[in-house]
Amino acid sequence: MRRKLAAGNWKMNGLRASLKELEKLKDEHPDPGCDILICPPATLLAPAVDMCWSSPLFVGGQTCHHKLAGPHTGDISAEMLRDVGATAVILGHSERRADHGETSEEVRLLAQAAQEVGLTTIICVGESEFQREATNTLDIIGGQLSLSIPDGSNGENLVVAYEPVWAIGTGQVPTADQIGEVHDFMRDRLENRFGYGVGKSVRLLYGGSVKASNADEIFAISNVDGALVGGASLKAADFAPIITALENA
Ligand SMILES: O=C[C@H](O)COP(=O)(O)O
Repeated sequence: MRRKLAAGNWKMNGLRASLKELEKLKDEHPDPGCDILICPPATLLAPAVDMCWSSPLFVGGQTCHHKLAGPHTGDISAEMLRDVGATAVILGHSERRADHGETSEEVRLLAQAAQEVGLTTIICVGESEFQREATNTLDIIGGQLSLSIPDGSNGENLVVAYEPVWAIGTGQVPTADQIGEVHDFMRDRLENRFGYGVGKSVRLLYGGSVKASNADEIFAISNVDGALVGGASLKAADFAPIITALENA
């Protein structure tokens, strides 16, 4: 049985004052029926970990470098994330792929580095609007899955997030059939590559304009084990009802 996961990606948002949202989330969900992960910007990782210590909230990073240490100004290694108390890291988000030219092959190297130090890797895949219109969504997703996910992945160290690029921050959400088609396809691919048991154990998240108002419908779709939430994870008042919807799904 896969434990559901509500993950919040704060992206490049949040100052120290924003950490009060974590206190509110802890108050709202003292004993959650799903995992809750918050991925704040790197500047807030240490205080967020301190604040979430011995609470049900987990803290994660938004990317990492593939090397353990060295002359890479501005970068953060997976070991540093682990050392500060993060338990997970988002990798290959479409904004990283677009802004920093990350390829799927590079994402796999980052994921290997993160898995080696014991982090759970949330690997993001998703098609652009152009690719969807050209009706090759499953080819794109299949290619990203094959190239981005390292061998040796399993239900403990891998989570996959399906995030159609055209749905991120736009308010546009795919239909339930569209989400279901991709999630079923991803499940098949994982089972084929890693074997039925392992493939079945990997959690699959949907991400892209998830809100309290559409969460029930999204969480009812087969093979949707949770969400990777951007904008609606910044305020506890918006994120808490999404978590509740997941608990009730
Ligand atoms: O990582 C989160 C996703 O990019 C979704 O962002 P959004 O919920 O603001 O659309």
